[in-house]
Amino acid sequence: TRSTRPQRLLKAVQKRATRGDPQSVISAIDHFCRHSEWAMNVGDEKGSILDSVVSELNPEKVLELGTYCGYSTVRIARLLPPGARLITLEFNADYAAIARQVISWAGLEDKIQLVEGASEDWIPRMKEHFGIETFDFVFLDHWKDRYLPDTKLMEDCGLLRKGTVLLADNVICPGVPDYLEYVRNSLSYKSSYFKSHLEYTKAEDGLEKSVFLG
Ligand SMILES: O=C(NC/C=C/[C@H]1O[C@@H](n2cnc(C(F)(F)F)c2)[C@H](O)[C@@H]1O)c1cc([N+](=O)[O-])cc(O)c1O
Ligand SMILES: [Mg+2]
Repeated sequence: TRSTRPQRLLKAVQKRATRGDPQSVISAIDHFCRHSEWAMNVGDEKGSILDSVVSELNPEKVLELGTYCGYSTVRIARLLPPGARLITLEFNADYAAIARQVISWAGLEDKIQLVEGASEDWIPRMKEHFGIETFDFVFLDHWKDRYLPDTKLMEDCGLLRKGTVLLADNVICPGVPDYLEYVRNSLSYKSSYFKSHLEYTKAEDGLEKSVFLG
């Protein structure tokens, strides 16, 4: 039977990228998505903004919601200091299987823990299951109708501290209006918009950076 797009993306990584070289994995995926098949990775333009936010923050504890093929997982993990940890949640087992191989090809498995399941099941278990007190950085790139409920769930579970940074993808396209309204009007967040473009296209999109004020 016909292969899936994530399978073809992985093949492109294994063909073009060098094992243990995260930058070559990132470049191979961007090349595949520009020249072969579009895929919903954060991409190189928004990815550079993601890089600058992570580099400035130097987070020790990172949560990513929505692994997909592991593109942003690799982007973030390659910048983390030794000893820092990234937990990434993925609901789809097929995507998770591809992401594990992409992460392994980049040689970043020691910094990353990929967890399969639903956010509403795993967010309440972060403390007892992973020994996490609070997260320093959260990247939201999963189902757009889950950004707001999962943010409220992280608040309720005490996983955010004064200064925790939330960075949300796709706040224009496909858009997350309820989430944007919340973080921009809540007294618990200082929010700012980074205008960019939808990955590999000329359409407008952007990232919203929201600092939890406690
Ligand atoms: O729909 C988009 N993204 C949805 C992304 C969804 C991904 O997040 C996973 N997930 C679901 N729940 C969890 C968790 F964490 F809760 F367990 C993880 C899903 O299985 C999927 O791999 C999208 C669409 C466009 N677009 O242009 O249409 C562009 C983009 O950048 C996008 O991110
Ligand atoms: Mg996205």
